[in-house]
Amino acid sequence: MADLTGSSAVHATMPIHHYTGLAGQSYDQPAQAGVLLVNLGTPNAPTARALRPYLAEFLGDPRVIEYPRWRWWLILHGVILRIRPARSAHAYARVWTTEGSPLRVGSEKLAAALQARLKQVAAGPIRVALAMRYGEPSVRKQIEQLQREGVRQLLVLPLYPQYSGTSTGSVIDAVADAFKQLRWPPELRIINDYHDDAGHIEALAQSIERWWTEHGRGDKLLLSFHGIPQRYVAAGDPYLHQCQTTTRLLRERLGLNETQLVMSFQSRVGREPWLQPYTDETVKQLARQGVKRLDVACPGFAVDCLETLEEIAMQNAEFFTEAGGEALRYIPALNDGDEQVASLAALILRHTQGWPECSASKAL
Ligand SMILES: C=CC1=C(C)c2cc3[nH]c(cc4nc(cc5[nH]c(cc1n2)c(C)c5CCC(=O)O)C(CCC(=O)O)=C4C)c(C)c3C=C
Ligand SMILES: [Fe+2]
Ligand SMILES: [Fe+2]
Repeated sequence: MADLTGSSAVHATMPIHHYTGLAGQSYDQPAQAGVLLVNLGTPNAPTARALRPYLAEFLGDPRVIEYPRWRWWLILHGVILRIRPARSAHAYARVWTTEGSPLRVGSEKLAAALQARLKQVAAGPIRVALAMRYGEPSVRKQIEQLQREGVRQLLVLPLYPQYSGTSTGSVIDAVADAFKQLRWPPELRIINDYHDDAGHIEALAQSIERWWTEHGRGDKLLLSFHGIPQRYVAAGDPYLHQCQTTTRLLRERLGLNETQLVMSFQSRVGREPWLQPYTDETVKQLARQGVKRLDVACPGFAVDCLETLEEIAMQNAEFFTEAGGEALRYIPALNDGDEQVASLAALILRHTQGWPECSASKAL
């Protein structure tokens, strides 16, 4: 009869193999903590050819488009992927830099800055990696790489301050899918959102005040968040509520009233109603009402990207002046500035408590 107790003398004499497992990690490496930053992803070039696979993956995600699968597949492949790639490529071309897509460049700089900051403030080594939800480097590839480097404790930080099923929820899907492929997944924590984190609100407020010191203050401050379909909010997505909370906290911190600071939603795609008021209609209306200098910040975007640099700073700036305004002035995202690096490092240390190498080595 087979001995399953492990007490048989046979087992004691069996050679000990050094398995490395599927991901190539070793049992003997010192356990390490890792942080995986995840942003949306971006095409590899500002061309229709590069846009097509990017948009196919993004708009094929059932978290992003909640629509009967086969019907949506027909619309996506039959109509949208024939038209949108060229149109989007044109928009991307307006903001593309010699280093590449702003979203990629900005996210990489933020990851590098956070890695450097954590080296200074954390008690032990914490590895920082960056993944993209759509395109490369994928969440799966980066989790496997971290695991090869000995990471046994993983914190995932989606770079979306406000939770939405369409953004953060989809990152969680990608992490779950990656974990299904691992024989020995690491311990996992995921930051759902940081929309009301005191350090984050302070970072936003300080960067806006710093910008005002340099450029003077406009007549009004508009906070423009990425929109989502109203249907998703009605079904329970907390996104609208979290955007409103961020807005209220920022309003209180900046000492502004509901006329001085207003909010709106941008980037609507398709025909169904999205969260309102829409940013483009709002900037036109404000110009018609006599607002001359409109300051716009986009607190839902951790780093600048197509949606801020092209849609707000170019497109909506044109709408504003065409409707009689003097200047729409875009206040940059937090990017890899000190305010964001400090607030996210503190957020990371708070969410890795109990992992030995992650406690703060000095006061932050
Ligand atoms: C059609 C459905 C879309 C939903 C829902 C949506 C939600 C959503 N998106 C972001 C952040 C970003 N979106 C970006 C670009 C972008 N978004 C959509 C569509 C939806 N987004 C499309 C089709 C595109 C691609 C560009 C285009 O063709 O218009 C970006 C910028 C990417 C870049 O490369 O710079 C970001 C960032 C959030 C946070 C969100 C839900 C809250
Ligand atoms: Fe989007
Ligand atoms: Fe857009």
